[in-house]
Amino acid sequence: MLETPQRRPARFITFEGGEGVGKSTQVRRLLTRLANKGIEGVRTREPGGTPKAEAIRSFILQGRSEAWGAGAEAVLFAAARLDHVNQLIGPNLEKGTWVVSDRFCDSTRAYQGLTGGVEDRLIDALEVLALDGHSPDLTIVLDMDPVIAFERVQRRAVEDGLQVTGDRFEKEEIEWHRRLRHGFLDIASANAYRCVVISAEQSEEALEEAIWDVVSSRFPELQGRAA
Ligand SMILES: Nc1ncnc2c1ncn2[C@@H]1O[C@H](COP(=O)(O)OP(=O)(O)OP(=O)(O)O)[C@@H](O)[C@H]1O
Ligand SMILES: Cc1cn([C@H]2C[C@H](O)[C@@H](COP(=O)(O)O)O2)c(=O)[nH]c1=O
Repeated sequence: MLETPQRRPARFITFEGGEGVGKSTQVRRLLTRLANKGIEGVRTREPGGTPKAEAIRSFILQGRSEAWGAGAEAVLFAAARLDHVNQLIGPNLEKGTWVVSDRFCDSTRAYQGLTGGVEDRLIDALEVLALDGHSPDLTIVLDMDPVIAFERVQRRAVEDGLQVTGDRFEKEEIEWHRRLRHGFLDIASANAYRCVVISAEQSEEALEEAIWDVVSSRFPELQGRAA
């Protein structure tokens, strides 16, 4: 007899989008909103989230794999993701802790696939291997003009006291960032059941509210919970 699949006890939410659109800021704000509703959640990011995946992050973002090409980098991102899924995402979801990740598999499809030219069949295969069934329940795609996002990134660098503006992906030409933006929008329309696009060209507070409207209406368990 076929059994009805049981929903896992917690939700997995990812944030995606280009550089500087406000993903990290909104991941933090969403976790605070969830905590106010009595929901325990963990904040994580990609590449990264575990010691091994963070080591791969440093290696790639320092530019040490650049010469290997986008295909090899897609494999490295997937290797980091596999560890992240096995060591952090899966175990937290299983014990009932929500997971909110700053980037996940759509970044590989947008950066290495649609923008970097890696063919779909490699991206698809890596996704199956690395996710091991752990697809996000909801993906918020933050969308904005990359020129405005770049101004934010520069401001952040000044605030952080950095002379260099960002890592190697942040140094690409504006046309490249426009292609990336359209890549994320294409991914969102191909996965409309999972992805919601929200304009990031609004204040942090207004954006937080717009995201909360989506999250709270998507998951029935949040409705009617006392703040
Ligand atoms: N809605 C907003 N309006 C104006 N500035 C913002 C907004 N959201 C975030 N910022 C500022 O823009 C900068 C980038 O924000 P944040 O780090 O959250 O973006 P990100 O998408 O995570 O960036 P990256 O892709 O580089 O990791 C920060 O200095 C942040 O304070
Ligand atoms: C997961 C993932 C990330 N990238 C790129 C995107 C960004 O340029 C950096 C991560 O830096 P952030 O400040 O944490 O956003 O890595 C990628 O190219 N492919 C991926 O799969």
